[in-house]
Amino acid sequence: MTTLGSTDASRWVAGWIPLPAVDPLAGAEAFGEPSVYWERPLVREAAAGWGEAGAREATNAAGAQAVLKELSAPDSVRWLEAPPPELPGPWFGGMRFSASGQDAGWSPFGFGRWTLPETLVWRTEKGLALAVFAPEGPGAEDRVRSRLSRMGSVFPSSYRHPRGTPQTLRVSSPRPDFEARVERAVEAIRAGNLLKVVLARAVEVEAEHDFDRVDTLARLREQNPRCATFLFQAPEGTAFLGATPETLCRLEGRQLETEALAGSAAPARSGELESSDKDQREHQAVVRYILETLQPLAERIESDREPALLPLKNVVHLRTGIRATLREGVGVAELVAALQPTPAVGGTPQALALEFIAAHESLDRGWYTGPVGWVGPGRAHQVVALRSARVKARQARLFVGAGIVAGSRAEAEWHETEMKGLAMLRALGGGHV
Ligand SMILES: C=C(O[C@@H]1C=C(C(=O)O)C=C[C@H]1O)C(=O)O
Repeated sequence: MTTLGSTDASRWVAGWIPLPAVDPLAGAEAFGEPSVYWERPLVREAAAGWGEAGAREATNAAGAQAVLKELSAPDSVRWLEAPPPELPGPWFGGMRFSASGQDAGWSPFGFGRWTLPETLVWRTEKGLALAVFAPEGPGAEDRVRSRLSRMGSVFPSSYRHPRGTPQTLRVSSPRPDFEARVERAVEAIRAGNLLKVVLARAVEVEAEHDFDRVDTLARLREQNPRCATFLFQAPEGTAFLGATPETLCRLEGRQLETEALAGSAAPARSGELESSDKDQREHQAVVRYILETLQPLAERIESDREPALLPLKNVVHLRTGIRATLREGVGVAELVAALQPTPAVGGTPQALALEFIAAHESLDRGWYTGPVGWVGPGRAHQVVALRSARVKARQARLFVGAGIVAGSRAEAEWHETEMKGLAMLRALGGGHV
């Protein structure tokens, strides 16, 4: 059910049925770990996919743009009956933060990779729905019909609660290295034209037993209702998963929703966030960047007057909501190419910040801080992959970062990144963190 083979089909047959069930994740009981998962509990959006009826891979940014363009165009799927309304996806995937990296653990993910699941289950206003996709060809319609009734009849009607017992995790991430890099960044900001740079670090985690990634998803969505919980399997038994608070773009036709998310504090100190000069500067750099970037792409742009607090379990952020009506012909491919990486994960000025990251971060970010999510004809939701980990067997590599501006202190940035890592560590089953 979860084998991932590259299929290079370009047209698919699909059918769907309503499903008398409540939780797409519960399908894991019958079909095993999903190949893709997406959930935003606060808005009751959830989708789980199994298997792979189609795959698209990109080896660089231009290739990724071409894939996103293809996947957002109409007509690649022929529905046996009327297409379902409000279908998320049906393509799910993501791409790297930057072109190159040294970490072989990221190779199965490629630069960019998107999956069309064989089976997709998602929440609708009325309950769940199940769709089946098969490459166009002789017998495809029959295969779709028989799989629909077979999968529909065995789909569990229960809700998948977290249930694994906590296990001891060995966690390591050298603090002096990170703090030295923060100090180097503060020095570069003082000395030159760099205004802000986001520095990330990896946290190596080793468990006693293989991680139960379905259980991790169950915990992530429960503990982070305001975030988008996601999972993408890649070949060779590896997966990238997390729960991120940051939307890069949500598109319905020409209507775009995006946001600036930058500036962070511990929940107990959230009162200071709105008056903190450092956090406001960090935040406004992102707002300005998004507004300027959207200018040539949009007919109308509107943003919140001032940032509001976005309270998460272990950390509070400043958030400014931004909405726009896009010009004709601008879609998810153009938006991702233009917006990514925002200064919320790169810095300002962009070129200097990316240069600093490449020279000093000593980290292959892979898909962390890249855009991940779903895409389909005229609709898409791409989030920025924060608070996430690459997981294989009993090894996990977690990623956390923080924006460095003039006045940043290494010790405080260390603690900020520790807070940001807590949600993922707990979800991996670390009972003691
Ligand atoms: C880089 C991360 O987060 C980003 C940095 C933030 C900050 O520095 O205040 C806040 C939200 C994100 O844009 C991360 O979580 O790893």
